[in-house]
Amino acid sequence: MKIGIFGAGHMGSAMIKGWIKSGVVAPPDIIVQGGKRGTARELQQSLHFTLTNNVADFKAVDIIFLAVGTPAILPILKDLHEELDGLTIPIISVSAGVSVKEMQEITGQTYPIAQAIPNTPVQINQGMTGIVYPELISEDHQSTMNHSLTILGELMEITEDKIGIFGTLAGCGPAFVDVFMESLADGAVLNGMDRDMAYHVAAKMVSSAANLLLETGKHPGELKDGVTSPGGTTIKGVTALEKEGFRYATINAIDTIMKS
Ligand SMILES: NC(=O)C1=CN([C@@H]2O[C@H](COP(=O)(O)OP(=O)(O)OC[C@H]3O[C@@H](n4cnc5c(N)ncnc54)[C@H](O)[C@@H]3O)[C@@H](O)[C@H]2O)C=CC1
Ligand SMILES: O=C(O)[C@@H]1CCC=N1
Repeated sequence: MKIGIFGAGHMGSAMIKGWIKSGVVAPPDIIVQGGKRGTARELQQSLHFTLTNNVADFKAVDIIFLAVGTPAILPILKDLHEELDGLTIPIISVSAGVSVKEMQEITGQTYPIAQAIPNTPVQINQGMTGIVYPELISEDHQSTMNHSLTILGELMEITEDKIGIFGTLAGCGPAFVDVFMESLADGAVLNGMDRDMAYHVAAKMVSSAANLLLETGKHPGELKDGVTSPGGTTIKGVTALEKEGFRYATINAIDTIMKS
C-alpha cells in the first residue's frame, strides 16, 4: 500500500512511525510533504520515507492523509483536488476542526473523503481512532481507508455529531493520562523512589489497570472496590483524591474542551 501524507508534525509523524513499525508499509511507499518548519526533512533522515514538494507525486498513492493544522486543511485540499484532476484517491483529514461536509464543498459529495481522529499511541500501533465516513462511499474506498488505519490500532466508526467528544476523550486524553502518570511518579520520588523506576512503575500500573477493565468488562467502580481493603491504605488515597475534587477536575477537563 502506498500512502501520501501532508504534515509530519506530532500527529503526522506518529502515523508514519506506526505504518513503518507495523512492517506492512515500506518506508519509501510513504510519500510525505512537510511544511516550513523542516520537521519532515529531519525525520526523513531516520525513517527513510519519500519526501516530496510536488503535489503531483500524490497521484501515485492509494490513500492521502491531511495531518496539518486546521487552518491549512481546506487550502491544501483545494490544491490537491485540482491536481488529482478526476482521480478519486481516498482522502482522510485528521483535523479535529474540519468536517466532512466542509471538505465536500471542495471535492463534491461523491468524493471518498473522511474525517478521522487518531491519537498519539498510533506510533506503537495501539491507537484509538474514530472515523466519520462520507454518506456515499464504495466498499473499495472504505476498505482502503480502514486498512490504512487499522494498521495503527483500533478503528471505530463515529457519527458526525459524536466526533467532537470522541476527539476530546481519545485524542486529548493521552495528555491527561501523561499528567496523571507524571504526578504519580512525582509522589513516588517525593517518597524516595528513583525517577526512572517511578515512571516505569506508574506507566505499567496504568496500562495494566486499563487492560484489566477491557478484559474483564467490569465496571471501573467494581475494580476500584477490589483494591480498597477495609481500613486499608488505598481508601485513604482515594479519600485524599476526592477531597481535592479529582473526579470533578477530570469531568471538567472534558467539559471545558467541549465548551471551547
Ligand atoms: N497531536 C495529536 O495528538 C492530534 C492531532 N490531531 C490533528 O492533527 C493535526 C496536526 O496536529 P499536530 O500534529 O499536533 O500539529 P503540529 O503543529 O505538530 O504539526 C502540523 C505540521 O503540519 C505542517 N504543515 C503546515 N502547513 C503545511 C503544508 N501546507 N503542507 C505540509 N505540511 C504542513 C507543519 O510544518 C507541522 O509540522 C491537527 O489538525 C490536529 O487537530 C488529531 C488528533 C490528535
Ligand atoms: O490539541 C489538539 O487540538 C489536538 C486535537 C486532539 C488532540 N490534539
